[in-house]
Amino acid sequence: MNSYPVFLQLKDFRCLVVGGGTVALRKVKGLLNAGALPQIIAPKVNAELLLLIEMNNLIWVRRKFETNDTKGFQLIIAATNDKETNAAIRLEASVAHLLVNDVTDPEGSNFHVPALVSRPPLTLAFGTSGEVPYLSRKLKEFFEDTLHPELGDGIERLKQCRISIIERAGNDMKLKEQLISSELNPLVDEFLCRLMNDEK
Ligand SMILES: C[C@@]1(CC(=O)O)C2=NC(=C\c3[nH]c(c(CCC(=O)O)c3CC(=O)O)Cc3[nH]c(c(CC(=O)O)c3CCC(=O)O)/C=C3\N/C(=C\2)[C@@H](CCC(=O)O)[C@]3(C)CC(=O)O)/[C@H]1CCC(=O)O
Ligand SMILES: NC(=O)c1ccc[n+]([C@@H]2O[C@H](COP(=O)([O-])OP(=O)(O)OC[C@H]3O[C@@H](n4cnc5c(N)ncnc54)[C@H](O)[C@@H]3O)[C@@H](O)[C@H]2O)c1
Repeated sequence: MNSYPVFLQLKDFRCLVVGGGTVALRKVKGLLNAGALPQIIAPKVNAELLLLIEMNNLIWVRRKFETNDTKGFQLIIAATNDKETNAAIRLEASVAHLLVNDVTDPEGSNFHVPALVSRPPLTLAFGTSGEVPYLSRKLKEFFEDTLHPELGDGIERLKQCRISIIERAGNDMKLKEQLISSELNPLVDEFLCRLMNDEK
């Protein structure tokens, strides 16, 4: 089924990651990067995740998942290496209509995590509807290598131009369209010319 891609703003969102291995680590990193403070439930976590937990003062509940652990959370990631546990987490979360990602069951999840290329504030996200995650990763690596490393810096000029157009045009949509075409569009063209990293 087609998905509905969104960029979630997760500040103050209550997020839970169950599991403490490589995959859980990747998801915790992503959540932290988006401003969330995920709680972790796992009997063991790997060394890099432990470091992240300590550095960010995250809550780590050091035991296996138990019934009702998803209560009070809004977004759940089931990232254990035990499919049955992941399925139990998914079921509990689904009954409560929570956002849930089971890293071992794309079809049972109601969201998938894409592979990202970040040139703040610009983000490229790759997903294959859970069908070939390896391709998502390779696309990320390709664009990470291809896109100019400081591409995002040029966006500030575009943003200022947009603000100025909105201020001057007010509710005059015709004027807004004219200003976009005469002022914003040339800057966007310039931005697009700078897209590739030609310095290699
Ligand atoms: C993009 C990325 C983001 C991230 O995880 O942050 C991500 N997987 C990544 C890599 C990756 N994952 C796997 C491999 C090994 C090769 C292979 O098996 O194909 C590699 C490649 C590698 O690591 O090199 C195995 C795998 N993945 C899933 C299953 C379960 C299944 O398919 O049943 C299995 C089999 C597990 C098993 O064998 O037991 C499921 C999911 N993986 C997703 C995301 C979601 C769909 C994304 C999409 O639509 O494309 C989804 C549905 C759920 C989710 O996790 O959100 C991340 C790139 C990280 C980066 O940025 O570098
Ligand atoms: N979605 C993806 O991107 C992706 C990618 C690769 C692998 N996988 C799959 O994801 C799963 C996790 O992979 P990993 O490399 O992180 O595994 P891992 O073996 O490194 O870590 C598993 C973690 O789950 C914890 N755990 C086990 N049972 C638990 C329970 N009942 N309650 C709470 N925590 C529990 C363990 O303590 C450990 O911390 C595997 O099944 C793997 O095949 C998914």
